[in-house]
Amino acid sequence: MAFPLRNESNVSGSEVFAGYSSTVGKLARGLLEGISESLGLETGYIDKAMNMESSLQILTANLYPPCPQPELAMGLPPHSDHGLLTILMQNGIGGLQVNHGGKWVNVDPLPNAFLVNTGDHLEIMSNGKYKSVLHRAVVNSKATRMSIPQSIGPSPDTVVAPVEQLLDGENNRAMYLAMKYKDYLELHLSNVLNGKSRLERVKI
Ligand SMILES: O=C(O)CCC(=O)C(=O)O
Ligand SMILES: [Fe+2]
Repeated sequence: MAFPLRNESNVSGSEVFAGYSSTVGKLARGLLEGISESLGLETGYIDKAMNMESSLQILTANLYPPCPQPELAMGLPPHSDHGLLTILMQNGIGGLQVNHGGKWVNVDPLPNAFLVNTGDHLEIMSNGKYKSVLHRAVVNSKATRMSIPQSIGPSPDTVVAPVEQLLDGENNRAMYLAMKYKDYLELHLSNVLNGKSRLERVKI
């Protein structure tokens, strides 16, 4: 899949990205409605509780040029994403791997499809019912890979804690500390990417 950024019209790259980002944001809010229902919560629960009207969304772009010795290099080290969801567009070249049962598994890109990763804040608010995905990106010797992830988070001032309705006393007690999303992000920036070590710091 090629990225539709050829300048065939008068639309600037930044306008294309702004439109893309806003559409992906809406898609994410729709997914969060389904996730609310899957947790037995009201459809709009996560949207309201996470103040998604002012959701912090970060659009980045990764470029992984071919590497003559890919086994000696790492595109992006193992980590989990900090937000609720990450929606990833790729240029059709594989490289993303997720950790499943301690093993790294290739996630081959599907044509015309986004990949959605669950993030740390979905794990925290669902009290571990959804787990954030440990993932990494490897490189290859033949083709340039591009990926464009959009991180979908709560609003920066939202204090995120396990949802009370998902807790019931002793059997199901809160497993994560409450923390403002922006404070978690500070923690995130002050750490090198190292597996799920940031999430471990708010685990009770
Ligand atoms: O390039 C990829 O597929 C993964 C990118 C990623 O995990 C990230 O930017 O957080
Ligand atoms: Fe990531």
